[in-house]
Formats: sequence, structure tokens, C-alpha cells
Amino acid sequence: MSGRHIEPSELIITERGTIYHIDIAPEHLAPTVITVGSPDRVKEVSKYFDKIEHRAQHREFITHTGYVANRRISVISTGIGVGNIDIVLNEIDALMNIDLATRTINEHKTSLSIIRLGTCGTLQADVPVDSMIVSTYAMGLDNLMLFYDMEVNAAQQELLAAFAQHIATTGKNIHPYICEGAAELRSHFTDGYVHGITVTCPGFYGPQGRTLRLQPAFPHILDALASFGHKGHRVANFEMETSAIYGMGALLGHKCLSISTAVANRATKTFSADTDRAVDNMIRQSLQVIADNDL
Ligand SMILES: O=P(O)(O)O[C@H]1O[C@H](CO)[C@@H](O)[C@H]1O
Ligand SMILES: O=c1cc[nH]c(=O)[nH]1
Repeated sequence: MSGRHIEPSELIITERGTIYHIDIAPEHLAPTVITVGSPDRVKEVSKYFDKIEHRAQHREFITHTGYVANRRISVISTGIGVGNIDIVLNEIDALMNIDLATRTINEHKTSLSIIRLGTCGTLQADVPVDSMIVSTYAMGLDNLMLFYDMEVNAAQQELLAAFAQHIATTGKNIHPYICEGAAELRSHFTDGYVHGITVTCPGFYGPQGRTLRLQPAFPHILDALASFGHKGHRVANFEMETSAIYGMGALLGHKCLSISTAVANRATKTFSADTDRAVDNMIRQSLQVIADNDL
């Protein structure tokens, strides 16, 4: 595969040597990448950097690259949804592992640490709003990973089979895919963090069981998901990007972890009184763990 020439319609490089959507060049990307959904959150992360050496913005993709102590870190906003994750993961991987001049894949691959700092809704009454949730597995209700050649390992197959059995009792069919975060990264985020399965949805309203004017096809989706558990892992939360980050990251050889602040609790029907403060708490604590452990 390494010698294959990737055509200009497939890998799009600007005249300034930057990649099409995220508009940065290879030298602007650090080996540790924090992704956030909201573009406004990028500066909330980089304000804790000791130094910022590069800033870029194109569409919803804002990048700041700098240092926390000696650790070089990029923070990039992905916007909402797995479609944007397809763009950001492919483009940051290309910057690291494709020679943009020759348009060929590098012989030697670089593995990135990719850590999402997002927001989510929790499904469990005993996980209060403002909690920080680490995604052990991601259960994808989206269809992005159907477009990549992905093998399912034995543990994932077992989890999927247990879920199929569980969901059959509700009389509805859901066929998710399952991807796992990097256990090596996960092991550092323990004190103050709740661990659980994250359900990644292709929408914020209907797919997450919210009813405004449209009637849901699956009215009991919250209970059906919240009551699923397997080998000590239970469903903790809903959000909209983690399945794609875990799925693509694993295929590309990167270490990925998703951490989210619960802004909503769907079981107790509550919403955070101060989301900015809660998200800031996650950012500060997680940057400290990244810097202390050189992740
Ligand atoms: O706050 P972010 O990181 O965007 O994450 C969550 O918030 C958005 C929905 O409000 C979705 O992107 C969801 O995953
Ligand atoms: O309930 C929520 C809150 C944040 N993000 C989501 O996707 N869902």
C-alpha cells in the first residue's frame, strides 16, 4: 500500500500546503490531540497552555497547538456528529502518516494520542449532572463504520450478542456496532471519573429519545439502553462522536479516549446549573492527567 499515489481528488492539499478542511500543515499538529465538539471550547482548553505556537480556523474546525509544560498538544474542534469525525480523523492521520509532497503513505507510521473532551447526557440516575464520564466502549447507533473494513474481535462480538438478546426483549431492533477506547489511556483517568459504555447517536433529539413535536419510533429507548449491562460495563451516556473516534482511531493505529461532562441527566430529567464551570473542571483535571503522565 505504501507506494500507492493518492490522487488530488482524494487527498486535497491547498496551495499553502495545508489539508482541505482543517487547514493545517503537518508541522502544525502535535502527537497529542484533544478534540472538542464546540469551536468555542478550543480557547477554553488552550488558555491553560503555557505557550500557543499556532492558531488556525476553517469552517467549524479551529486548531490551537502549543505546550503544557514540555508536552506538545493540539486542540481541534470537530463540530457535531460522526460525519465531521470522518473528516478530522482522516485529515490528522494524513498529516502524520502521508507524505503530502509525494502523495504516498509513509513507511513508518506515527501513532497519535487522541482524547475527546466533550459533553453528554447521562442515562443513569446515580450519575449526576456535572459528572465526568470516560467511555470504555462506544456503541454506535450511527452508520459511519459500515463504510470501513472493520473486524469485530471476540470481546466485541460477545458484547453485541448480549445487547441483541437484551434489546429483543423490548420488541424493537437496534443493530449497533461496538468499538473500544485505548485501555492504556483509560487507566490514567480514574479518580473523579465514572467509566461506562457510551452510546453514540446520529442525532440529539429522536435518536436520544427526546420528544418535542415529532413522535418517537422507539419511545422506551432510554430504559432499554440504561438497563443494559455486560461484564461490569453498563451504558452510561449519550453523545454524538465517540463511536467514530474509537472505530477510525483503532483502524488507523491511534490511541483514543473519550471523556465527557454530563450536562443532562435523562433519568432524573435535570440539566447542569453551570455547564461552563463543569466543562472547565473536566478540562483542567484532564489536562493535568495528560501532562503528569505524558500521554
Ligand atoms: O459538546 P460536544 O463536544 O459537541 O459534544 C456533545 O454536544 C453536542 C450536542 O449538543 C454533540 O456534539 C455531542 O456529542
Ligand atoms: O444530552 C446530551 C447532552 C449533550 N450532548 C448530547 O449529545 N446529548
